[in-house]
Amino acid sequence: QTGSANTNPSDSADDEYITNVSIGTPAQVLPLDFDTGSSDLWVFSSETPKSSASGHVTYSPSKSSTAKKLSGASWSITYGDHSSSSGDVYTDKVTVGGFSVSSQAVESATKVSTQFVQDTVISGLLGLGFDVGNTVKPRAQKTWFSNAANSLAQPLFTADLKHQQTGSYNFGFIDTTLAKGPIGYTPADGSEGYWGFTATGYSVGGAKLNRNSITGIADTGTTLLLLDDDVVNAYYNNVESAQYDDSQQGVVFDCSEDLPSFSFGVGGTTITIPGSLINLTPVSDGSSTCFGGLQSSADIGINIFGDVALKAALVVFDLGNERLGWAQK
Ligand SMILES: CSC[C@H](NC(=O)[C@H](Cc1ccccc1)OC(=O)N1CCC(N)CC1)C(=O)N[C@@H](CC1CCCCC1)[C@@H](O)COc1ccncc1
Repeated sequence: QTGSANTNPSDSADDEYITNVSIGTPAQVLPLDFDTGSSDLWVFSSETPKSSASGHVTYSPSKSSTAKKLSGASWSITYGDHSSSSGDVYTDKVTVGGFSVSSQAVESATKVSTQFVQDTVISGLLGLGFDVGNTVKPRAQKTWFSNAANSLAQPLFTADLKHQQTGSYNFGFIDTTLAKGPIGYTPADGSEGYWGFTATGYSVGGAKLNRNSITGIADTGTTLLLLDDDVVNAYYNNVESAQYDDSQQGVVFDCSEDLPSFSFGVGGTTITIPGSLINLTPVSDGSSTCFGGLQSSADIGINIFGDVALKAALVVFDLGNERLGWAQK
């Protein structure tokens, strides 16, 4: 068995990727942000304060004949951007891309932080990280993919995110036609709940890869490519108008600049992010100053290959073999 779901960028800056998920009987369809950087499936619900839920699609367990309260269970999560949410837990049928898990922990939000209130394009997150990262207490719950893995043709999923186009999350199979190059595999470290891996080196503008390894995580829920300051500086030294903008909290440059590509080695292959994907978006509508898709990871303390990097590749999240596969697109 397999599943295949389309995913779409939330706005002109590809800030988030939205995938529709069916929950309950009859199906309640919610737009969720699939996040390999976390391990909770949580939703805006009938239990979310009305003022916070305004503008969001919500899940009502009372309207689902297959919903069951997981008594005594609660959850609470804080993300890298300091956004947060918390609440109680139901189990219900959850279908993604035609594949159903009959009893999935659906975490209902009784509290959401301001960022989520304002982010009306999503009604919650579907975590695709390792189960060890789940926040439900007293007993941690499994992710949708973890519950599905044993019934899928293969215990893996792929992410094919695109710039301003529809992409896909495929479950249980690899559609190699989505890639131009071979898939390079490297071990994945799930001990922290993330999909951790090590890139063997990097280069700017098509130069030969150096041997400076980069350890980080493959994270569909993070917009940017966040790396060490020395790598970020090595890149922007090639961008004449680049400067750090305090108000933007990042490096900005003239939108008219022709940005160099950024490449990294992984699993014996090289992934090259074209400069166009790093020229992310004007700092505000109509501005000729653009915000960089590559920024420093210093504040976070972990390197994150977010959507800017993932858009250049077909990425295989292979739970069965505890490995990550990257193929140039
Ligand atoms: C490097 S962790 C920062 C990262 N959140 C982002 O990437 C947000 C995503 C967003 C949110 C709302 C609107 C638009 C974009 O976007 C930005 O932060 N930016 C994009 C826009 C840009 N102008 C400024 C920078 C993050 O917490 N991800 C988590 C999932 C995320 C939570 C917020 C809702 C969307 C999903 C997750 O995978 C990683 O959790 C952790 C990482 C490291 N330790 C702890 C947690």
